[in-house]
Amino acid sequence: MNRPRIIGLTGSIGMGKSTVAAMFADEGIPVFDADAVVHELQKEGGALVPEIETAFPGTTGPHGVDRKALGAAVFGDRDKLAKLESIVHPAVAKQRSVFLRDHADADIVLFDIPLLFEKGGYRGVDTIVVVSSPYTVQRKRVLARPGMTEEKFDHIVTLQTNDADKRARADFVIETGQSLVETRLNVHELVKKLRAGLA
Ligand SMILES: CC(C)(COP(=O)(O)OP(=O)(O)OC[C@H]1O[C@@H](n2cnc3c(N)ncnc32)[C@H](O)[C@@H]1O)[C@@H](O)C(=O)NCCC(=O)NCCS
Ligand SMILES: Nc1ncnc2c1ncn2[C@@H]1O[C@H](COP(=O)(O)OP(=O)(O)OP(=O)(O)O)[C@@H](O)[C@H]1O
Repeated sequence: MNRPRIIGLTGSIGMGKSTVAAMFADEGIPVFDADAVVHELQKEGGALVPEIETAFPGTTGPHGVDRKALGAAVFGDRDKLAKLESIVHPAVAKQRSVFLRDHADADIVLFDIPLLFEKGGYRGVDTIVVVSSPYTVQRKRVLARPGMTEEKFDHIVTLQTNDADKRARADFVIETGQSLVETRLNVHELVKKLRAGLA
């Protein structure tokens, strides 16, 4: 049975995954956004809220998971982070299967997976695209986010496969240290190649 070619999109914190995934969507490619699914599962009434409250008491409330509180509980404690991942990742995998079934007729689909290398998701995709910018650009972008600190940024970087490894393992690298216009053009060219079977 034919199935879509699966592109796995990844990149380290703040490298521009969400931005570039939206560019692929603009090219007409269905996008599975792992992060958005996590948000959905954690929001008010979300399927994982009770289990997260049991594992991390006090981190949920009337509006679902308080991500700031949960982040403070797990970033910095590898066991707790692993516990949270064991709750969240199987639920995300289930949603990914549903997405694939719903888009069985597409020629290409894209999975936006922040932890593609770290959690083995690369094995389930056909082509790997990594978004990457110089470290100084990445750091500046992330530190501009509300609530982000140098300490938190440095810690999250240590939890993730480093950028050089990601680039080395990529089939294609989309540079995001340049202007959004240039990046969009590069995405357009890549999609053209993929659709023509040239890549
Ligand atoms: C701990 C949570 C609530 C914090 O949420 P918050 O909105 O404050 O931060 P955000 O999700 O934007 O993450 C900040 C950065 O940390 C990275 N990050 C998140 N979870 C992890 C993880 N398990 N391992 C490494 N990096 C991670 C993100 O990719 C991002 O670059 C949230 O990150 C979460 O539920 N994480 C566990 C699920 C997960 O692994 N998500 C990422 C892949 S789907
Ligand atoms: N050429 C570019 N390509 C991508 N993003 C860019 C570019 N230039 C500037 N940016 C900005 O950089 C930021 C990248 O954030 P984005 O949320 O896309 O990253 P992310 O990799 O999904 O982050 P996280 O891992 O933390 O979820 C956005 O604010 C985006 O507008």
